[in-house]
Amino acid sequence: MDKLVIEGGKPLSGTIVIQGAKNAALPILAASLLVDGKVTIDHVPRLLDIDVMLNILRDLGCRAEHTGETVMLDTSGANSSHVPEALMRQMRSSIFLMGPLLARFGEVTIYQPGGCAIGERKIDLHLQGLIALGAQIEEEGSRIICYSKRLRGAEVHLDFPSVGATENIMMAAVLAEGFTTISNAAREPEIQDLQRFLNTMGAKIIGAGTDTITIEGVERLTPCRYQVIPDRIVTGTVMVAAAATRGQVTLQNTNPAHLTSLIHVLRRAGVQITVDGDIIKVGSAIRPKAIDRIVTSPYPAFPTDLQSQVMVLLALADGVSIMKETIFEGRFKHVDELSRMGADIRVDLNAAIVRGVPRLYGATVEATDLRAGAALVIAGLAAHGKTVVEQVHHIDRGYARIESMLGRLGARIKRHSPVPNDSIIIP
Ligand SMILES: CC(=O)N[C@H]1[C@@H](OP(=O)(O)OP(=O)(O)OC[C@H]2O[C@@H](n3ccc(=O)[nH]c3=O)[C@H](O)[C@@H]2O)O[C@H](CO)[C@@H](O)[C@@H]1O
Ligand SMILES: C=C(OP(=O)(O)O)C(=O)O
Repeated sequence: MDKLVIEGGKPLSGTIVIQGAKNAALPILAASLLVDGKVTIDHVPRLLDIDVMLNILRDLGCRAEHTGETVMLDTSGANSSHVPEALMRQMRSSIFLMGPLLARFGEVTIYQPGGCAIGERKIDLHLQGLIALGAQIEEEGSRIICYSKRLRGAEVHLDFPSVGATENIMMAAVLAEGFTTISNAAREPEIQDLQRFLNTMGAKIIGAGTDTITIEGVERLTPCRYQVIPDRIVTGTVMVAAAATRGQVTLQNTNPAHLTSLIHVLRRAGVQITVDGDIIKVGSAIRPKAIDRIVTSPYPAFPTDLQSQVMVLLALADGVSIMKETIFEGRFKHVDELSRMGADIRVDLNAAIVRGVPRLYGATVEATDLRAGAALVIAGLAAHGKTVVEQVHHIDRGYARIESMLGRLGARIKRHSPVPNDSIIIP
């Protein structure tokens, strides 16, 4: 397993270009199955989760090439509606195949998806939405078989604005007969990106970005070329890293409008932020101020995917902060690891009480999930001494070579890969 070795204490400085959004690219790649033909998607980041999605599409009979940051997909050979369990278990986003495969083939067999252990992560809202569109569902252990000759538009109300359920239902409804309305829909920017992509192919969807999405079913879609939005969570991660190391960083290819809640939080902590078009500049020379209360909630509120990274800044702040996590019940696993680095954090149910300390110290820590891993990297950059972050594969799910990205900003960070057995020479 790869490790990251970080020599901390150096302020980040310089300019970087932000990668395309994982959470937009994954449903868009799955949605490509709704069209028969060649689709080109630009600005697709080179990540483990993207590799898994492309492998699933190949397994279903598609041709897929990822060159630079462009994916060329030919879905005309798709001949299977069965996603093997081993592939389903490699990531949560394998669930995005359910809606498009059902719409294309009238049936789909999938298994409970895998992914980071950050909570229970049921799929009941996805299934309820598809049932409302007329699908029948049989569950046997972890296997789920879903079928319907022709889906019909319906009114779908989500008990919670689930991002994935909103996207799966949108994708299933695009080729359904008649109108579908999703109320209490999630409003994340990645849902707007999915709407733009599907509409570019001829779908008729309005409302993404609000809590009511309406889809008028169409007979067929036509292939297109499309560019994915910038990754707001990677942008936020680098912004927090710049602030935690008291550096000066310019981020290009961002969408500041997607980061309003983070910008507000960082400014309250005393971080200087300027925004100019798609450029964000972050600078900080002083110790951050504590923030009495941050609560993670669905967009446009503060994102759960930035909770662990911001906690590192609060761990170094002057005063006591409270971070409340309302989306995932298991998303405080970084706390134990940060404590090993000298942080003073107490968890009480879904709230973390963070007493800022003047400095963190390097230690060997373990990335337990994607964003927890990113937080530990930020802590390592800000800490005194050497930090080793283990289980880097979690971080590789969402950051394209994080050590290269941060290295361009002057970070002293190196990846250590285990020596393959056959290259060890025994004297
Ligand atoms: C690929 C992608 O876009 N991933 C994002 C997506 O995940 P994901 O789409 O999985 O997140 P959801 O919005 O669905 O989940 C939010 C909450 O709803 C619960 N839930 C969800 C579905 C369901 O059928 N039943 C149910 O109970 C989940 O357990 C969780 O507690 O949104 C999350 C919340 O912003 C982000 O952290 C993830 O980075
Ligand atoms: C939780 C995340 O992703 P996923 O839903 O793919 O597990 C994330 O991106 O932080």
